[in-house]
Amino acid sequence: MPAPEHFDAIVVGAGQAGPALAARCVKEGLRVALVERDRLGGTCVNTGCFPTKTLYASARAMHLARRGAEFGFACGDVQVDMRRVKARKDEIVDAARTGLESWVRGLQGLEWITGHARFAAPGQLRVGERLLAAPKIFLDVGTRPAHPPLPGIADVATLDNVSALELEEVPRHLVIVGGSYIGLEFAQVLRRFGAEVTVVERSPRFLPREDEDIAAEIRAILEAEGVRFRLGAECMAFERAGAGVRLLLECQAGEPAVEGSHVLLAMGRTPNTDDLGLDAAGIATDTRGHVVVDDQCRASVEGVWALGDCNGRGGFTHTAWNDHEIVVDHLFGSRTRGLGQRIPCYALFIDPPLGRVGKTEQEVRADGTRALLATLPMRRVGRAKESGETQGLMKVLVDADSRQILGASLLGLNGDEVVHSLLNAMTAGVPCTALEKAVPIHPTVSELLPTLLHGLAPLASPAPA
Ligand SMILES: Cc1cc2nc3c(=O)[nH]c(=O)nc-3n(C[C@H](O)[C@H](O)[C@H](O)COP(=O)(O)OP(=O)(O)OC[C@H]3O[C@@H](n4cnc5c(N)ncnc54)[C@H](O)[C@@H]3O)c2cc1C
Ligand SMILES: NC(=O)c1ccc[n+]([C@@H]2O[C@H](COP(=O)([O-])OP(=O)(O)OC[C@H]3O[C@@H](n4cnc5c(N)ncnc54)[C@H](O)[C@@H]3O)[C@@H](O)[C@H]2O)c1
Repeated sequence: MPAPEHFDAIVVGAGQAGPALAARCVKEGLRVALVERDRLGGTCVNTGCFPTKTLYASARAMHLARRGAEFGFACGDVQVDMRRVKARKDEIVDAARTGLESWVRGLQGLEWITGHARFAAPGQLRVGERLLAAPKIFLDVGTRPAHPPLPGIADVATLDNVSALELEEVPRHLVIVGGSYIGLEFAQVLRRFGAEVTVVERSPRFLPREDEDIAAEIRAILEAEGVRFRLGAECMAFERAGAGVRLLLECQAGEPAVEGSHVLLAMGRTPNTDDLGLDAAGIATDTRGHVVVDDQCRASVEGVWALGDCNGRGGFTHTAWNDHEIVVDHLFGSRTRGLGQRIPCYALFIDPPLGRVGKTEQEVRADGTRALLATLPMRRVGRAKESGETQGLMKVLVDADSRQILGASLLGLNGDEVVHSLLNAMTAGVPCTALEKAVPIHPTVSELLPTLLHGLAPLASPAPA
């Protein structure tokens, strides 16, 4: 066993929380080791947000070009060139990672160590031949695509969010297992690139976390583009089928198998905690392998924190970033911030996107809160009509007594941006009546938020069938 090398802090994982936290620690005078086994930037930069949103942009541009006649131009048959799509993606991702690398290299007091870290004992991590020790250890190890051990899975070629980003040809028929964020974002993009796409989802209810009206509209948007769904169909096994793949399904209705040229697994995420040697340090995890943390991201052992996706409290880049802010606040700041203060928000980046904040209608109903509800179809929004993008609806819920905004689902043109007006009002704690006094810019989607709020009416009880 080599002698331990002592640092003031060790950060494991250079995803979304790790580098920023390491940078703050060195700014405060700490000597820090930042250990990353793969590429700086983690999932978001390399295999998540950045690359998928560049593909989204290519797919959206093609989609609009195909609608050229509606906008008054002709550009012939629009065909994807996947190599160029991928090259554009690689250029943007590489630039983001290179920028991060040069920033990290320039941080005085930080040593960037490439390798896999694993606990050897409490307060000590082994990285290759080295043994690192520190009184503060921050875990930002993220998640990876789940590859459940289903029969036949090892005998067929499967894609996941990492390998699908390397495609240089469009699959003839892509079968996607899992109809959640990853599945739906890839489904629309690959469909727009020209693939046949079938999504297999075991839940009989499409997007069960979202309200039924929102989920139904998303399904209609994707089906209108030719994405096919097999709901209530659990993928149980895989077989080779010629050059392609056959999935054997457990389902109440429809064919018990589906075949495609390629299969993409979007069946959830597995925390990267199983190869961290957590037992050697006595660090508790939950049944899914997430590190158990308190409101300040502290793990069950003194001197260890877990941030980002590996603590199971977020699942997004912005929540990982917020975890770092909370930890920084507790180490060097006012010690007033906590996970419990976070207002849930996210976007589902299909086109048009869904911007979500706070509670859904189904959650408000389950709480029994006396609430007001308003909805507005995007076809009544001037800017959406002018843009020829009238799919979707906006929906907001407000507390009937305090008029505080409880939540919103904005599915439609710029819904991922417009939702921030409501997030900001919720964060500031102002009632929705404050927004009604604003004079928004014309013509924008946001200018319809006061109109939406004017339509608030008591939430019908029970929910209409
Ligand atoms: C396809 C896809 C699209 C997404 N799109 C969005 C989006 O649009 N918006 C959004 O908010 N979120 C999105 N996400 C989620 C987002 O990418 C994650 O929430 C975010 O990256 C989490 O950051 P993190 O720091 O927790 O972990 P990660 O970014 O996963 O970083 C963890 C790092 O730890 C390293 N590591 C792991 N174990 C060890 C070890 N033992 N030793 C050394 N290093 C280790 C890994 O190599 C990795 O670099 C997407 C995810 C996917 C998969
Ligand atoms: N827009 C965004 O912010 C964004 C985009 C992509 C990914 N992400 C991140 O990635 C995570 C989502 O990853 P995901 O979509 O892989 O996971 P998920 O857990 O959200 O969904 C997995 C889906 O697969 C289905 N499934 C699982 N096993 C199945 C089987 N055998 N047969 C049929 N269906 C099956 C589940 O019912 C579920 O709907 C999010 O929690 C988020 O952290 C975020």
